[in-house]
Amino acid sequence: MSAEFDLFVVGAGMAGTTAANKCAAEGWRVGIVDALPYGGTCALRGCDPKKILRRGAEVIDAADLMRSKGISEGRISIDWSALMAHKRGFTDSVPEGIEDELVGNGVVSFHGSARFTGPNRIDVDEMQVNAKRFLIASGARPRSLAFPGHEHLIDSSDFLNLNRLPERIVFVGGGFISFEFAHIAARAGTNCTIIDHGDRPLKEFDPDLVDLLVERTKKTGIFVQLATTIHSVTPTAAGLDITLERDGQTFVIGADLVVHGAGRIPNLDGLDLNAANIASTPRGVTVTGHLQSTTNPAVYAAGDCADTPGRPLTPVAVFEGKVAASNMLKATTTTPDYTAVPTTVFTIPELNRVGVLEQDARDSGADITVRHLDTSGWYSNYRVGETTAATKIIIDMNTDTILGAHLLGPDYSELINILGLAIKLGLTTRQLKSMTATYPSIASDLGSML
Ligand SMILES: Cc1cc2nc3c(=O)[nH]c(=O)nc-3n(C[C@H](O)[C@H](O)[C@H](O)COP(=O)(O)OP(=O)(O)OC[C@H]3O[C@@H](n4cnc5c(N)ncnc54)[C@H](O)[C@@H]3O)c2cc1C
Ligand SMILES: NC(=O)c1ccc[n+]([C@@H]2O[C@H](COP(=O)([O-])OP(=O)(O)OC[C@H]3O[C@@H](n4cnc5c(N)ncnc54)[C@H](O)[C@@H]3O)[C@@H](O)[C@H]2O)c1
Repeated sequence: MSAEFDLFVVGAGMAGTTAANKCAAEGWRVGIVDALPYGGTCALRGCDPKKILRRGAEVIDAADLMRSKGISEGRISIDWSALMAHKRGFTDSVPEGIEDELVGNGVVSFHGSARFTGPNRIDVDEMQVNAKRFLIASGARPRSLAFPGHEHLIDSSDFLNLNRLPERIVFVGGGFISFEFAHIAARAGTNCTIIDHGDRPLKEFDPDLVDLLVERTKKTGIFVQLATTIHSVTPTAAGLDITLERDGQTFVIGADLVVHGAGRIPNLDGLDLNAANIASTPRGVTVTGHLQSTTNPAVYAAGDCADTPGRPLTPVAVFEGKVAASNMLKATTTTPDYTAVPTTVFTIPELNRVGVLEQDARDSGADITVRHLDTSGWYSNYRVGETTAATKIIIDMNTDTILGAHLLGPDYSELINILGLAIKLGLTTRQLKSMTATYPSIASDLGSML
């Protein structure tokens, strides 16, 4: 069997579906394939299910913070299987909804694994597909780990599908996934340990705020072990033994589950890029600024699998998918605008960043002032009983514009979006302070943060 398309998309996640729908709307004959149910990582195995499970943890934490402030001592608890059912109430209908929308827009949908067999040809299992253009939007997968026993680890997708939480979980890696998941599992009563081989966790974030978050994480009952090497994971009668080394000392801790949070890499396995002369590196498909393969002009790439300046985040996958589609449709060479993409670690409280780190601004020689504030005693945090909150905003002294903003506190992920917009539009702090916010709200704190 064979099929012909103007565009064939590999991956029905955020980047792929955005591009497929856009090109189909312009009358192109578009095909799309996914080896897994339609929807991709964000909707099925990432952002969305994660934040539904986090809601349970938020409720527990909110009640804990209000003990002796009007909320009674009796403990409430998470019913994990009911919380999972709440998650599935959202995720179960995603694949059909996404596929129906694509098909409704005229996109031809396929299920199976795609593999290039020539510069303009891809095979989906037994089906041969010829197309004028291809978009690779195949996402990312957990990085392979080398220590003996790594095969006993579960990954983030497995965690988000656990029917029950065990007593003890070890998270390998001190990044987004481990911190977010440990903050959820700890509120559900699990004993959590995060292990990172580096001196610092969450390296992309402001170190002063990360230190505060680590303290808050420990107070929540989560162990954070840094500068610690994992030697092996060994099954035992009681679960798993993790052999660790720190400061030259070897020791063993036990766990019921070990979760991979040690980084993700572009998922290009099995695509046989060589067959289509598509250059790639471990950072992803090698593309020009306008997302076209540097070696095969018929091919574009977007999202987590593409080697671009964008971080592996959902909003980046979406706008890269849009720009790639637009460039293919109009034969233009527009470059995506990566300015001021905000990012949040959904711990409780949450850690946010947009723009530059303080150290990078100092190293660049920019004339800056840094507004670094402990906001834990402010009304909005007092109200909810949160005792860990801080902000750091880096301002260019010459232009009065914001270069970077770093926020740790309840609901500050809403505020980081306003600061991102301010950076993108080049608003001065004076202009930002002129905003009238509803009161009392998190946004009404912004003027004082500046
Ligand atoms: C646990 C977790 C939580 C996250 N939370 C957030 C968050 O809160 N906010 C945020 O911004 N980002 C978050 N992310 C990152 C975000 O999910 C990704 O950046 C985003 O989903 C990438 O979209 P994509 O379209 O590039 O790839 P994906 O959504 O991963 O889609 C790629 C698709 O391609 C398919 N595929 C791959 N190879 C083939 C092949 N050969 N043949 C057929 N199909 C193939 C895959 O099955 C997959 O469905 C999270 C990630 C994880 C893992
Ligand atoms: N809220 C969000 O936006 C969100 C949430 C989850 C994931 N994500 C995306 O997914 C990507 C992957 O997340 P992640 O948490 O897996 O990776 P990460 O890159 O955030 O962190 C990985 C950590 O693991 C450590 N590490 C690597 N190998 C190790 C080893 N052998 N032993 C101990 N520590 C080790 C690294 O030092 C690093 O600190 C992120 O970069 C992010 O883009 C985003």
